[in-house]
Amino acid sequence: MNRPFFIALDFDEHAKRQRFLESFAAETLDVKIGMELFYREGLSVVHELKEAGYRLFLDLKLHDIPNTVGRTMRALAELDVDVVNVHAAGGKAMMEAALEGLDAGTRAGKQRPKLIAVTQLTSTDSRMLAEELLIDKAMDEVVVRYAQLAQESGLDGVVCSAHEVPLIRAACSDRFLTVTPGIRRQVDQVGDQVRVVTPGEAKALGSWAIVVGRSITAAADPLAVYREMNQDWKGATEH
Ligand SMILES: O=C(O)c1cc(=O)[nH]c(=O)n1[C@@H]1O[C@H](COP(=O)(O)O)[C@@H](O)[C@H]1O
Repeated sequence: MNRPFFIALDFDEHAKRQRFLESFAAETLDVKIGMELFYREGLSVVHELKEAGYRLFLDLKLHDIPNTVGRTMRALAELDVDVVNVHAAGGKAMMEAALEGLDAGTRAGKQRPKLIAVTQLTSTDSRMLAEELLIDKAMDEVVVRYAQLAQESGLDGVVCSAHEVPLIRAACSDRFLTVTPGIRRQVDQVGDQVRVVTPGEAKALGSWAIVVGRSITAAADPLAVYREMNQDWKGATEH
């Protein structure tokens, strides 16, 4: 799977989501089904988008006791999506259980979905880390430690900000994947995101994949913005 550009399909209405995808009929898309879409449309949206041939990231960010996460991953494996995720904060035993569940649920002849762990959300800043979560280490240090823990647990990669990708690449194996949301063009509103970069910056920093939502989904001309951002992503030089 090379260098996905996942569009986050965070829509509050089935019709809006359908109209949006219809306007992209000429493009081969990678899409992300997040909590909003999944809790609204359920498994039917996964089946529909899978049958339509999209590369799928099912972003449900599991975070629970190891037994529950393992059994849930076993169920999710049957959906045959490309990427699923957990929160690294659930710890090593939980991540190992997630991987075991995913392995056990993957049907013969199918490829196991890639399993990645959210390190620190891209909406989290240093103040929140220290004052709300009571983590007294620097953001970079926390993210790299969580990435190492994910790697030790056998996971394929992490979700992080592109800012942290060079440090993760130095600390983890070459094959370890970095999926980076918090992507904006210079002209876009940042909104609730904190650790933000452009697609070109993400590529230059070494991100394996980017995740883009509102810059495209809330744009007046989503297709034009997608093409502009994809050009920036594909065209940038990796350092
Ligand atoms: O796991 C994710 O996809 C994720 C992790 C993270 O740290 N930050 C983050 O923004 N995301 C998701 O990426 C998408 C970003 O959307 P926009 O901020 O609209 O581009 C949303 O669907 C988030 O749920």
